[in-house]
Amino acid sequence: KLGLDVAKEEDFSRWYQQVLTRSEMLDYYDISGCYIIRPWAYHVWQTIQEYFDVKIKTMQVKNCYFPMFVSARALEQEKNHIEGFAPEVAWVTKAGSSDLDEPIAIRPTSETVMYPYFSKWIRSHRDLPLRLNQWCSVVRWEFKNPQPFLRTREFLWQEGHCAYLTKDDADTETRRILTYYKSVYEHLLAVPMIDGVKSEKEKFAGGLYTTTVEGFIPATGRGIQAATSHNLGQSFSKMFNVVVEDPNSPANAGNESAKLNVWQTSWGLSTRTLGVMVMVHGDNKGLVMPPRVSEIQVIVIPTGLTVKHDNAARQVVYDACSDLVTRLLNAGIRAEADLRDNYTPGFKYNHWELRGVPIRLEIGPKDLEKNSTLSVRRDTFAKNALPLENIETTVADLLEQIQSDMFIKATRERDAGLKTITKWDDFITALNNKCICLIPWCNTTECEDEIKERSSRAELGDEPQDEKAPSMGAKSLCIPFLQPTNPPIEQGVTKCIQCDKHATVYGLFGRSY
Ligand SMILES: O=C(C[C@H]1NCCC[C@H]1O)Cn1cnc2c(c1=O)CCCC2
Ligand SMILES: [Mg+2]
Repeated sequence: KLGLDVAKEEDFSRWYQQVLTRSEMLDYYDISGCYIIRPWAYHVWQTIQEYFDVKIKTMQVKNCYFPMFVSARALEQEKNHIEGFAPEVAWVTKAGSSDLDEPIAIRPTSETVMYPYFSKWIRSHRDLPLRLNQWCSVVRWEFKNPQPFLRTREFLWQEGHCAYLTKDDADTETRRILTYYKSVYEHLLAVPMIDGVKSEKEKFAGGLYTTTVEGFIPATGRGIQAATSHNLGQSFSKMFNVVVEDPNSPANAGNESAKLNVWQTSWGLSTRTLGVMVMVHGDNKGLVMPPRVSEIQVIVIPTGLTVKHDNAARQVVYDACSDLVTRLLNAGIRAEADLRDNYTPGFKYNHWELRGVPIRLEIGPKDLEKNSTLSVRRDTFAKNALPLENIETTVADLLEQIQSDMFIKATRERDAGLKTITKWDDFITALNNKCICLIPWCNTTECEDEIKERSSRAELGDEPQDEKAPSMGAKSLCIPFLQPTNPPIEQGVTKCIQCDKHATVYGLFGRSY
């Protein structure tokens, strides 16, 4: 099919599915919740991998690979890590026609795979810090309705796992990783993020605290957890017996010195990144690719050729297209020419707009007479005749301009959906107007539960409802590091929006994925 036959604002989930399949980013698979990541999307993932790998290498993180299979014993080693998640774990129970003696789990995450070996390898404080990462896939047999890239039964990710001597080291590196996650989204994908700490209810149950970058999908008004970096504290090192002698404790009687459970972090970013990018930037012509991650940044298309032009004239134009591509490639710009002779220019324009290629350059006989090319930006459709002289610099600058304009536009749309609210009724209204909200909050779990309950549609009685408003209640997304100051929380004075106890923080709340 050529373009889309549904508008983003008309039926978002059908729009999303069509954009992904018709742009050839993804295809559906015959097992529910599983999808094929096609080259056009895979290039984005590889770009993210390369970028993030360089960042973590500045922290001396080493890449490695652990088996995907987890023994039942290892998996159940950490009770509360698993209890909430047990239904999501996929098990291998047979090989061929014979049953396995013991069922084997497929990793849903690798804490319980890795930490027995942390215990084996980390014997002395001199073995610290240990910083490992693996790029792999994990399986979680989710039962909520699957959503390509956002909620899939297998997904690609990286999971980092580190061990340190002190809490301070773990704190510092937990936050440093989060800055890298924020820059994957803001610098590469042109998507703004709010960074903060998860509530006690929403944090990773096994850990001390979870820091997070939270995105926003304006089309649905829902928040989305975009990546998390946890300070696990010492809970896993106690469970898996990862112990060193404390180098700072005075050796007491004999040469015994105090034992110290190491401080650990873990951090993850997945192919959910791709879904967020499509949802935020896509429009009714299809994908809009941020230039930094697009496999093709510039598509050159011959145009203006009619039956009046003989083969020689056509060849001149085709050669000019190829020459232009060569010049751009030599300048490090990912360019291609679409010289297919069985499609009209108009067909080609739609083809590449659907795929979100940032710049189209049209070249025809008239352009050549003026030694120029007509550029069309994918994000704004602005057209500009560009002199072929210095075209490399002009196009490079235009790509940068598009990258930055996309980020500015996405930030403006996110800010339009982000409300600072102090009254309960305004909170409900904002949620139903597809916004997420910063609200003064007492930061207690029971209040958080109340907020979710009271903001779910069932609870809203006869309030005028957008019939498509999701019935789900508002969850706490994070407690932003950057706290609103207008109005500021006055400790001991400002009231929690829900329970009238004293508010201690502004919480970011919203319906979410
Ligand atoms: O995966 C994490 C924590 C951590 N894992 C490593 C990367 C960072 C961070 O996500 C939390 N978690 C989520 N989901 C599941 C589990 C789980 O531990 C375990 C069982 C199946 C489902
Ligand atoms: Mg989950």
